[in-house]
Amino acid sequence: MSAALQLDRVTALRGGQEVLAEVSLRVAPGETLPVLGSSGSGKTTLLRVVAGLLAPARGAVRIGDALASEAGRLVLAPEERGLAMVFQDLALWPHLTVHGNLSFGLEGRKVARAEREERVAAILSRVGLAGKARRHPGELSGGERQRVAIARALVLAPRAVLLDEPLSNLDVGLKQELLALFRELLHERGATALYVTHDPREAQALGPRTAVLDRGRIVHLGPLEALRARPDLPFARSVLQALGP
Ligand SMILES: Nc1ncnc2c1ncn2[C@@H]1O[C@H](COP(=O)(O)OP(=O)(O)OP(=O)(O)O)[C@@H](O)[C@H]1O
Repeated sequence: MSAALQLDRVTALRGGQEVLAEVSLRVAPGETLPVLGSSGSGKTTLLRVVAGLLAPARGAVRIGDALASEAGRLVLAPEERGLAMVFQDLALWPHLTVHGNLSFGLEGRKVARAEREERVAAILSRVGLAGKARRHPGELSGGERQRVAIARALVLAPRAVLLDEPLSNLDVGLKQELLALFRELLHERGATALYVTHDPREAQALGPRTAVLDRGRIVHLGPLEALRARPDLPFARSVLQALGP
């Protein structure tokens, strides 16, 4: 089966430095692939390359069967990629209601009003916010805003969702609850996702295999548990410590 997202030997530069080096990944349709890495390892850069906000210096990005980026060039502009993003700061539109935040992207895609209303109502009810459609983001709790952010991404039925540490600002209890909700939602909707995190436990909870990024290179692609056999690898120590016995 062809991959939903594919990176072939992608190298990317920031400020003249190589911050992604020869990154190759395939994400299957419906798979959530966690990308784990410490600060500065290149996680956000990887998402920017997939989103089409940055062209790779070398290599290629494919979305489904389409070539999206190649060396030095965006073949598809960001808005032509059919992707949705969830950011750490959520980037909700403060002047729009919850309903407005969700329907805005559907209007842009010329989805008819009746279908728009149906899709927005269905996902709001699924994330437990049916009663809060007329509120503005400033009138919601942090956890409710997170729910709006994932709902806004998924209501578009995107080709893939790119999530950039969406839960890193939350306390532990809320993080667990929302992580379970995100995982279920992505699964139910058959969404393909790249999920960036610096938390090994979060990565482990999201999918059976994780891509570990270290100084711009993929140094492991598989279950994190497999690292128990390689405690000698420098990056493995901190991962194993976080996972516990
Ligand atoms: N606009 C920029 N100009 C110059 N260097 C940059 C720029 N953006 C990122 N970098 C550098 O590229 C490297 C990778 O950054 P990136 O944001 O992808 O890392 P990250 O893994 O997402 O980190 P964090 O977890 O801290 O967000 C870092 O060394 C960073 O300093």
